[in-house]
Amino acid sequence: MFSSVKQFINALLHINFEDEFENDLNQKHVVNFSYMIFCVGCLLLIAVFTFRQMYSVTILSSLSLLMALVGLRYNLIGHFFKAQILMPIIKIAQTAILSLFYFGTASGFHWFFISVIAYAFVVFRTDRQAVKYWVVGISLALFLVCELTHTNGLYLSSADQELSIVLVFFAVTFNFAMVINLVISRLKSVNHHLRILAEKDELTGLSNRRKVLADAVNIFADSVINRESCVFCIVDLDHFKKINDTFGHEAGDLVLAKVSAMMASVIRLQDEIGRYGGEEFIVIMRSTGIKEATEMMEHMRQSVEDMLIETENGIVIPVTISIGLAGIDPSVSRYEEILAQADKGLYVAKRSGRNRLSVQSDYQH
Ligand SMILES: Nc1nc2c(ncn2[C@@H]2O[C@H](COP(=O)(O)OP(=O)(O)OP(=O)(O)O)[C@@H](O)[C@H]2O)c(=O)[nH]1
Repeated sequence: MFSSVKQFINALLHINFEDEFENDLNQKHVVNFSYMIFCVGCLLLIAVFTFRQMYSVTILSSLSLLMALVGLRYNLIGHFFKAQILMPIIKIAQTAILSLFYFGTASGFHWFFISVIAYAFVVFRTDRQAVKYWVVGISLALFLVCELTHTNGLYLSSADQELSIVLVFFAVTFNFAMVINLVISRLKSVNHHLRILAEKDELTGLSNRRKVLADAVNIFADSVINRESCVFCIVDLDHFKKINDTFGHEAGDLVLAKVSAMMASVIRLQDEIGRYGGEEFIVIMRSTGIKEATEMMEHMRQSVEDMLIETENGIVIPVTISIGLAGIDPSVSRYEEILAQADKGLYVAKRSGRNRLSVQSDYQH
């Protein structure tokens, strides 16, 4: 129940925001949220004061609601600055009129000026400093006026004013909690996105060197601790320089992307693959013996050999790979030693004519 409400609110906050990682999305969400919460507040005021037959509050709240809907629409259609600036204008006007004339300063309603100040600090960043200080200055001045003067409201008795203080306290606290929650959850998603970017190779979409080597350290450590077998492979495209020289660098990139996609599609979920450098890749197979790994890598080699990679001009580029494999050994204490063995295997595979596999286990005991 709670999660579906959260999902609904999230969907509302994200309306029309397609680029998840735009710089100023945080502000747009806060603006969207502020309008929505403001509309709910206006609807409550309209309901309560219509019921109490205090129609001037109803009219004021209806006008505020109407303007808030205009602001919300500005935010949705991309007129962000208009949307940003309209919000504090409506809220300052409404809070001032309600506090000073209708509810009385003892109602505590003027504490909503503090949420306007918080809004200004979140929404107006460095490029809108002047607007920010105007909004903060006016809100602060009006807040102080309300704090220092004692006007009796037209509509609220002192009992009503006491109730109003409690309601305003909860509303302002809720406002702050939601905005903080909103900003934190967005920071989390941006962090996650940045981490993925930092670990991904742009051309092939595979893990980059840093990520695959970090995986190598972890998988090696897990395998040693759990006394499980594990195989490291280095894969290298054959005569790739010739492909570049013959078909052009762009065609070379296409081959790298296509071969990477093929290799990623033939490994299992538990395996890791990443681009080690230029046309070299690492495959790490946890909980796998050398026999099973050899069969899988032979399948990968065959799949790449069978590929039909066609350039824009319809020319088919033949491509093959050579693979060096090495399994974990009880005498090995560092993953680099297994990688060095796999590299040795690759060298042997290349020297023996390419488009083949070579297993190495020549560890120094
Ligand atoms: N198109 C393209 N080429 C790249 C990229 N990274 C490295 N290369 C090229 O890959 C080629 C690698 O050539 P070599 O190391 O001589 O290896 P090879 O031609 O594959 O020969 P063998 O490995 O011995 O079969 C170089 O010409 C690099 O310029 C890339 O991202 N895109």
